[in-house]
Amino acid sequence: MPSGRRHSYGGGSSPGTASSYSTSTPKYRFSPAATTDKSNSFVRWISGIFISCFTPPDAVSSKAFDDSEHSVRSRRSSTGSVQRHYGNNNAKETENQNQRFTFDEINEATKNFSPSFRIGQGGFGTVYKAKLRDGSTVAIKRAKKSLHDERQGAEFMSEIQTLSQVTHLSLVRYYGYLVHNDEKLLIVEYVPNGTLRDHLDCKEGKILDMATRLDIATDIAHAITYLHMYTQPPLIHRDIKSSNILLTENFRAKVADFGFARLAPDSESGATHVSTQVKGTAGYLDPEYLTTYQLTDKSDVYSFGVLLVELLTGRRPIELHREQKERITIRWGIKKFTSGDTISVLDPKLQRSPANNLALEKVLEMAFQCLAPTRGSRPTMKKCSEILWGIRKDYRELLHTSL
Ligand SMILES: Nc1ncnc2c1ncn2[C@@H]1O[C@H](COP(=O)(O)OP(=O)(O)OP(=O)(O)O)[C@@H](O)[C@H]1O
Repeated sequence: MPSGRRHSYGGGSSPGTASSYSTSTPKYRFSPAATTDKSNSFVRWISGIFISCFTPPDAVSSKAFDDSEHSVRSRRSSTGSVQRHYGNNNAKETENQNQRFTFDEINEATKNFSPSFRIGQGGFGTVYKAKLRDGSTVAIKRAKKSLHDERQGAEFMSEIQTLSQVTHLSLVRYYGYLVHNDEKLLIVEYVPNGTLRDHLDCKEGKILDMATRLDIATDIAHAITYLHMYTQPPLIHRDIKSSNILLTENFRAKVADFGFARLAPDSESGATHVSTQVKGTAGYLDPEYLTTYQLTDKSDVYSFGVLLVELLTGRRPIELHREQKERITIRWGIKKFTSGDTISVLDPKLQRSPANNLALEKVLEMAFQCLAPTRGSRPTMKKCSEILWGIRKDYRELLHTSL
């Protein structure tokens, strides 16, 4: 149920997933019309964020995954620390004492990957839910055996290496991985309540109220802040979007899908960016990254800004079925915001109330800072977390006093 097309230009591969934006948009081009409101400098300034038309750059060769080569096995110990085992994939027996999962167990738990255990499908492959012998329920991401195995393998290893480094309440927890013949399996925490996009679409039946949306935004901000500031080395997620946000039973958010995560530039060495092929999802991509191929943590900040607008309006970042001026949700939102008509962008499923209106105004103000065309003008994720924390506090107080 991806909410957008993923750009993965490595190896000249075809798009990973079907799009819910449109099935008739070739090559991920989008050409938002320039704003006609010449008097509005803010809108003109922000309109620079849109790429009128882009073509995927030539792929930089991605790191190949070779089954015959050495691989990294990681798992968390009971203390939460990460244990790594470097070894040949074929030497499974010799490492069994360090492995929590076996292929037989996973195969048995999913009844040979029966469709009845399938819970999702993404660019990486199919996701299954399984109950293991110890009683725990996990999500199993099974890499598809695609023709583009090199890219798949690199993405798989990228996800493993990233996941194995991180532990945060608002990040999907990694348990381990398995390579068995041509099968590549990733075993992660099962998050039971669907994706944020599902909930914004009301697929799960419940409307997310404003308090819950503010909690979700704060959780996501904390998770990304953690990646940017508190992992060593720092990490850039690179694919922040609503279908990568999973919800718990209590409607708290967990950021998933680290397949594209990339090590952040080492600030101690003076580097300010990582040069890389462009990856991410249409509608969420930082325009500066798109044009320069220079990735920084501010690319996540940009995607987070898009996500915030989505969270408050309920709309997808790109809605091609709408009239021209409303197709690019952030452009439409910014225009409404700058013309003093912010309230009209509030998700129609949400009640208009003083507390909701104020939260909308404040969150959008911050979102548009995240969407600044150049990274230098965007706040850090830490700053976003602090601002959101304050907005949530004020919201709760206002709600309380108006009762
Ligand atoms: N840990 C998990 N717990 C519960 N459900 C999950 C989990 N991981 C994925 N899913 C489900 O499987 C679906 C596919 O997930 P996956 O991460 O493979 O792709 P995606 O993020 O939806 O798409 P894309 O490949 O475009 O990023 C998700 O939308 C979600 O419904």
